[in-house]
Amino acid sequence: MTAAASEQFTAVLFHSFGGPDGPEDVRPFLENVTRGRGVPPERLEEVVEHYLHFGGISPINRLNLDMIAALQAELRSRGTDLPIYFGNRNWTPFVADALTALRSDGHRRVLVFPTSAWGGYSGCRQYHEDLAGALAQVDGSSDLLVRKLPQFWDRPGFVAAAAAAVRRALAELGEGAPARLVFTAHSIPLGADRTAGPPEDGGHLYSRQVAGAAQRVADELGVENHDLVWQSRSGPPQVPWLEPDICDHLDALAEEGVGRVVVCPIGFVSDHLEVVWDLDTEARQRAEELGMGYARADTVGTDPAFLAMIADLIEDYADGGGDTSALGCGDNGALCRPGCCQLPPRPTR
Ligand SMILES: CC1=C(CCC(=O)O)c2cc3nc(cc4[nH]c(cc5[nH]c(cc1n2)c(C)c5CCC(=O)O)c(CCC(=O)O)c4C)C(CCC(=O)O)=C3C
Ligand SMILES: [Fe+2]
Repeated sequence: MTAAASEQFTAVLFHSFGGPDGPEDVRPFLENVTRGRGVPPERLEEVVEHYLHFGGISPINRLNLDMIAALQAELRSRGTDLPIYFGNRNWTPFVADALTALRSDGHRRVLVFPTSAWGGYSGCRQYHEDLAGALAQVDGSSDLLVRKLPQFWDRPGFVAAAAAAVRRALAELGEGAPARLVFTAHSIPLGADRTAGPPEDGGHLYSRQVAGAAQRVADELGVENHDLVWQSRSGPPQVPWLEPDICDHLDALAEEGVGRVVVCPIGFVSDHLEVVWDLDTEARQRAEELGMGYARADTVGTDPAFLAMIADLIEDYADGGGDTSALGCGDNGALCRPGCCQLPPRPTR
């Protein structure tokens, strides 16, 4: 084996959030997500109801499997035929099981594609922590090199796929008054946004990246004005989170006389539960009550431009090259930078 060949990564781990596959999974899944996170029981009960509304099945697992199949085909067509394994943070298949499987298949160097484009504790560091925790559970894992790929919020393929989705949503609204373009992403506590990113960069990495991605999509579309709002707020009521919320924002737009909106969930890569509940159910209903035209842009999902972006990223790092100092990149769960994306202290009541 040449030195170069020994540097090759031979497998990909598709690393996602996870979601329940049936009603009996809902509570244990939510316990995994919220363990130690101080989410009040009232909020959890609401979220249980959202899942049960869809039979206890989140679309996220099926959508991830669709993305994996399409990505595998894209890699194969390029002759970069790394097998893709699937592992989640909060539900089966778990990362530890994926690592066990790929190791027993003979892989020792693995590239990790996270389904989060962002920095911050929830969007980045928790994925690193999950990899570290999973490695600790896998027998013989000391011979594994598990390299997480960087945050991809600013990659042209991601931006192009989101822009194409907004174009389709505008077409769906049809002729008429101009529509306001509204981007949404998962809200996080203000404290977590303040500590997002390397400490020396002054924090707020998450909200800065989301704003940057929204700006890039709007620029690509030639749209002069757009709004950025937040969704799916959790946590205790006395803790401040990023605002405004999408539904409050629709109220404010109606006051302004805006008659039509296109909502682009730039914060998520697939139409999972927080998209189909918070946007397609709650926000859509609010828009209807306000007499407002409403179209929700697709998430990037299996858009060919997005899949090509993922494949490019994998090819950039597959031979051991690629920028390993890029934010989000780290080996075996190591943080991008010392003190990066620190978990802010939990509020005391
Ligand atoms: C930044 C961010 C992303 C984007 C980056 C990424 O994609 O990773 C994201 C994605 C997702 N969030 C998801 C689901 C949930 N998030 C929750 C709770 C929380 N999310 C947070 C942040 C984020 N979340 C935070 C700060 C909390 C509070 C608790 C804590 O501090 O950790 C809860 C608990 C109940 C609740 O309180 O809502 C659930 C069920 C699903 C899967 C949905 C499905 O099943 O289809 C996905 C993709
Ligand atoms: Fe980070």
